[in-house]
Amino acid sequence: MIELVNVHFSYNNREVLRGISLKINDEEVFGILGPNGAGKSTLIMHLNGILKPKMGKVIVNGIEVNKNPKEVRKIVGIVFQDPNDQLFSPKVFDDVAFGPYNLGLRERELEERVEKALRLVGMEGYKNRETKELSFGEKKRVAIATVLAMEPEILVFDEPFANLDFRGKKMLRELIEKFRGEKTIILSSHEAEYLTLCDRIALLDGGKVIKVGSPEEILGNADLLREHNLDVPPLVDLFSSLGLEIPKSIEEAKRKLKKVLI
Ligand SMILES: Nc1ncnc2c1ncn2[C@@H]1O[C@H](COP(=O)(O)OP(=O)(O)OP(=O)(O)O)[C@@H](O)[C@H]1O
Repeated sequence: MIELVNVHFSYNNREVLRGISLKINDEEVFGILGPNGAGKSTLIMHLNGILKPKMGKVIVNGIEVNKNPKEVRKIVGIVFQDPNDQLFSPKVFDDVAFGPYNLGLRERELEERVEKALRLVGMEGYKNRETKELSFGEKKRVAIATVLAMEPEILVFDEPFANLDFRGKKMLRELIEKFRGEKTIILSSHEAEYLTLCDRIALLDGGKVIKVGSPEEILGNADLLREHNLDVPPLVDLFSSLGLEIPKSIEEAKRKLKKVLI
């Protein structure tokens, strides 16, 4: 379980997290929704100690992050918004192998771990490619693989759908479904439509948690979203105006609509 207790954080004396308290349960798919500048990335960087709260604390599986960031980094894997912040080796293989190598894996075991992670993001066959030659979307997939290769219990994705094409978005949705019920998954986005697959969502704005609730309670509240400069996804708008539960995917939406229409 992740617990944030009254977390405050400032950059150069400008407070951007203003008393965040949140509990994220084990195996939950949890969304952090907020407009640009709300503090999503700043909050995420507190989950494994990259940033330290100026006040308050973050606790992961009972460990206070500040007191043992090394241990927490084995539990929490973060995929950054910009893959260029995550990739630093000349070859794809070395980037993906970096984490598991540091965990002590060698030779065949290490190779298998890298191959498995690349397969999960549909990048098998890229292991000998030069990282700098990849497209942005390809880099994003490799960045996801670098984190998957460490097999963390908690997966955190900062704006994961941005800059991915249809195939990339599909891969990511499938990945989330694969790990649903097995790992805790945290997704941040300023686009509500990507968070329909969450169990619960926290709406963040101005460095504060405005509301935590189900997709129906957060995404289905068009006035709340507009008030915080967020788009109301047309599908969500349609389903909530019909009083129906918000579908987690287009496929689910089609099945539900067929039932209503027949
Ligand atoms: N390194 C930094 N130095 C100073 N200010 C920063 C820094 N990083 C972020 N900020 C400021 O902190 C606030 C929160 O930024 P953050 O990146 O956490 O928001 P976000 O919700 O992730 O936004 P976005 O949707 O645009 O990615 C913003 O006002 C931003 O300008």
